[in-house]
Amino acid sequence: MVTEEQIREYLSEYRDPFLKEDLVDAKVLKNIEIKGDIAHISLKLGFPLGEYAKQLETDLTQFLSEKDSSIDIEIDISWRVDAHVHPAKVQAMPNVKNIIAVASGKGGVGKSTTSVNLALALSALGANVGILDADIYGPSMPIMLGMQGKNPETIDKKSILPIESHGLQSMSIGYLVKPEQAMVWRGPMASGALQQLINDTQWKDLDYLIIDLPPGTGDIQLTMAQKIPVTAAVVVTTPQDIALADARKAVTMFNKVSVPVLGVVENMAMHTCSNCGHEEHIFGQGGGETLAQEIGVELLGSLPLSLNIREQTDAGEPTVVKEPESDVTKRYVDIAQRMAAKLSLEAKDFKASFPSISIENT
Ligand SMILES: Nc1ncnc2c1ncn2[C@@H]1O[C@H](COP(=O)(O)OP(=O)(O)OP(=O)(O)O)[C@@H](O)[C@H]1O
Repeated sequence: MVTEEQIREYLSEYRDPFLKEDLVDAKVLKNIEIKGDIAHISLKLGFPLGEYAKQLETDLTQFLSEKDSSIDIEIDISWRVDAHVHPAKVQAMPNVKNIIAVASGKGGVGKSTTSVNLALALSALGANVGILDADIYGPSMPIMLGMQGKNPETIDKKSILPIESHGLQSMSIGYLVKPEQAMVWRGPMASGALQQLINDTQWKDLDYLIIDLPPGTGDIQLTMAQKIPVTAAVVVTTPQDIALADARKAVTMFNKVSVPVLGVVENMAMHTCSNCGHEEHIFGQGGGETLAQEIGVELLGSLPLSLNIREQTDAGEPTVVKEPESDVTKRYVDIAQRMAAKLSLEAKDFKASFPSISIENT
């Protein structure tokens, strides 16, 4: 007869590919109960699982039966996103459990495209997600979400409601003023407008708020990383040496303000010929991996330079919603799950958790 202790021992040998830790160390094991000949195991993970719940169940059942073929197993897998500690100790944003800032050291590397597709991927996995376009001078979210020309509803003469599209809540200065208007703002006006967006938007119970930061690692970005209660950050880069050097600066900036960097995403890493399928690393190979190793962060994944990504996102239907079954979408979902799993291992902020929402998938 198998004992609870034995099962616990086996689970401590099973390393989850997203958590990169075993199930006991990752503190996702909720309960083991032996009833007659059956061992009931319940696991609760801290990131949205989507299809992975089934996969984990199959893989774990297989793993345990290889350990001991005499055990009959029932596995119950659920998930719930908790609020995590804001390292800058800034007051939490109401109704927002976690804020993930997406940054790039350099402009034009595809930070906004990556942010919106990752936000949609988290949403497709079942989480409640919002995206804040903090790029006051070059807001791109209204176009990328097909919502240009929309005006947010105002309530109480003060708060504004996020615009909803593709199941995602979004806020951008682009919904409030004409692009030419914001372009001529001076620094204090722009940061005042951003502060207003941050203070006045009434998000609806978010597991994750993705913030698309303006490109660069100057004072604006540093102040934002300190003023906004950012829980963690992700850095987007392309494989060219110059972009990698700037990505390194972005990681250093977050280290300075003690915001954990969940990892680096390498965008436009390779090009697949649409005629013959041949894959070419136009900007060099392995740059993201080398950078990640050098600065001690994880490479969350790489995305190809793809005409579809550009055309779909620029036309208001990002790849994750336009082609949910495509290889590119699978890459975005994989990256989103890696970053959410990594965040789930950070210290929790019990005060900021709101009890009204409990997303559980079995
Ligand atoms: N993987 C990709 N493949 C092809 N085109 C891409 C890819 N990622 C982004 N692009 C395109 O590159 C252009 C710049 O992307 P995006 O606006 O996301 O960059 P950014 O880093 O946010 O720019 P900025 O620094 O100006 O805010 C867009 O036209 C976008 O469609």
